[in-house]
Amino acid sequence: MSSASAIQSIMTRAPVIPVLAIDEVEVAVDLARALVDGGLPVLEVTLRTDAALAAVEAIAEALPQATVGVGTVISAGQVASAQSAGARFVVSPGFTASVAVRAQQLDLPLLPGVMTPSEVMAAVEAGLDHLKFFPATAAGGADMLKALAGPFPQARFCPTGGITADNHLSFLRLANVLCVGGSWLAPADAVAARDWPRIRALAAAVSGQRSPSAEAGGVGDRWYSVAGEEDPGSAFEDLR
Ligand SMILES: O=C(O)C(=O)C[C@H](O)[C@H](O)COP(=O)(O)O
Repeated sequence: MSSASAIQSIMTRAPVIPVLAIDEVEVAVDLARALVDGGLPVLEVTLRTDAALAAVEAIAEALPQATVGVGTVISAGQVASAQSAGARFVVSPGFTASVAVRAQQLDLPLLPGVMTPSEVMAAVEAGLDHLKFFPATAAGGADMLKALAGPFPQARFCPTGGITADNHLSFLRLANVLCVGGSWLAPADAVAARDWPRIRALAAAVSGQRSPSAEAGGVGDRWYSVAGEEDPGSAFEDLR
């Protein structure tokens, strides 16, 4: 599978990618298991902590059903470290050619961050059209994503940064959004208290949803919601 279709598979595996900053490697597997059991098998462990790569190794070994990636990748060297630790993909907050080239050389799927049309152009030039939109709410939110759909109809996004339980549906229903990312699934106090049932419940509350686009491989018009929730199908915003 090419890296391009591999990142699409990852982005369509679950509606939300939890973004994790793991301080203690000892909690990594329990935290990941709570999220996976709650229905969110794609995880991004950020390189914001010293324990990050050891946490990725532990999760990759203990939970083969999870798709664990490394986030906050800002240099080419970190791409190789992430792969050695067992990452199945890498995420960068912005776009640089050097990170893109290294990921391509190592055949490791990359989800690069963009927030402007110029950055989308640079990524598309490098062959990447599945992108993280970061920081999503600060950079214009859903309105910006709708605006980007005009010149970049092929681009698909994972908005991240300021996404919450309250606003994530307004992003997921956009035709150019396949999934969203966010740290709200693993609140620091819940991790500190080892409150895995709470984290599992936070994941379960969102894991039944599907972006209509993700459901149809990028061009869907259907909406799946968790049982009991109002069906927002009519609110699906078709940008084509
Ligand atoms: O560390 C990185 O690589 C990033 O690009 C940033 C994170 O994805 C966001 O900071 C998560 O945002 P929140 O869900 O608002 O906490």
